[in-house]
Amino acid sequence: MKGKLITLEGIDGSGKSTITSRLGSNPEFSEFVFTREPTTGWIGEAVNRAIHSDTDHLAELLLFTADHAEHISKLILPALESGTNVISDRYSGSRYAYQAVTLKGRFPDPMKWIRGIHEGWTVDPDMTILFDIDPKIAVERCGNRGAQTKFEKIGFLEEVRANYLQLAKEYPDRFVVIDTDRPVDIVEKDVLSAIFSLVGTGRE
Ligand SMILES: Nc1ncnc2c1ncn2[C@@H]1O[C@H](COP(=O)(O)OP(=O)(O)OP(=O)(O)O)[C@@H](O)[C@H]1O
Ligand SMILES: Cc1cn([C@H]2C[C@H](O)[C@@H](COP(=O)(O)O)O2)c(=O)[nH]c1=O
Repeated sequence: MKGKLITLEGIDGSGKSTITSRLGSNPEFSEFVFTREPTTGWIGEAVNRAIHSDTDHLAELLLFTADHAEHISKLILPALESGTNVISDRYSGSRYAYQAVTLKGRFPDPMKWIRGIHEGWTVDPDMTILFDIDPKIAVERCGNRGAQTKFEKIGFLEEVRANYLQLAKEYPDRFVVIDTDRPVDIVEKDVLSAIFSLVGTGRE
């Protein structure tokens, strides 16, 4: 039986890493593979150089997409085919939401164009958990933590959030939208119940 692919998406500071780290130390998830995009491989390192510089936005998208291709062939597909469930902190949804903003004006419909270059080879998630929050609160949280990328600006993240919500509307069967402007324990409870609704629990 194939494993399930669960992706965590949301704007910077929406709380994905906090919840991923809680899931990672939960024994119910000991058999899961945890991963992320950008990856920690050499293409992921190149992506990190791009997002910390004024790299051309199309070049940046193509780097992110190359990282995704490597991620799929080396980790995602082998894990799913061996029956292992995978949780990825960011995945293709990040490109559809973020680069559709950075590439505005470069293509008539940037999100459509970006989705087009993924067609035929990407693996769509079985479930995407969207960490939804007002960018003002997220940026304030990032401020406490220290801004990590050039994307952590309220106006930009408002557009990214709108793109995510558009995707969630388009794929209601796959997206679970969780309000993360609530205490971490409550957010975690909702995330666990979404994941268990897809994969069941080890206790059944
Ligand atoms: N529910 C919450 N309530 C209050 N603070 C939170 C909550 N969740 C996370 N935080 C804090 O907000 C900051 C950003 O959280 P986190 O790093 O988990 O976000 P993220 O979505 O992984 O961000 P990025 O995508 O930029 O890596 C951290 O300082 C974290 O401790
Ligand atoms: C995968 C991916 C990521 N991004 C952006 C989103 C964040 O600002 C950074 C990634 O760093 P983080 O540690 O997850 O905060 O890059 C993007 O614009 N497009 C993508 O495909």
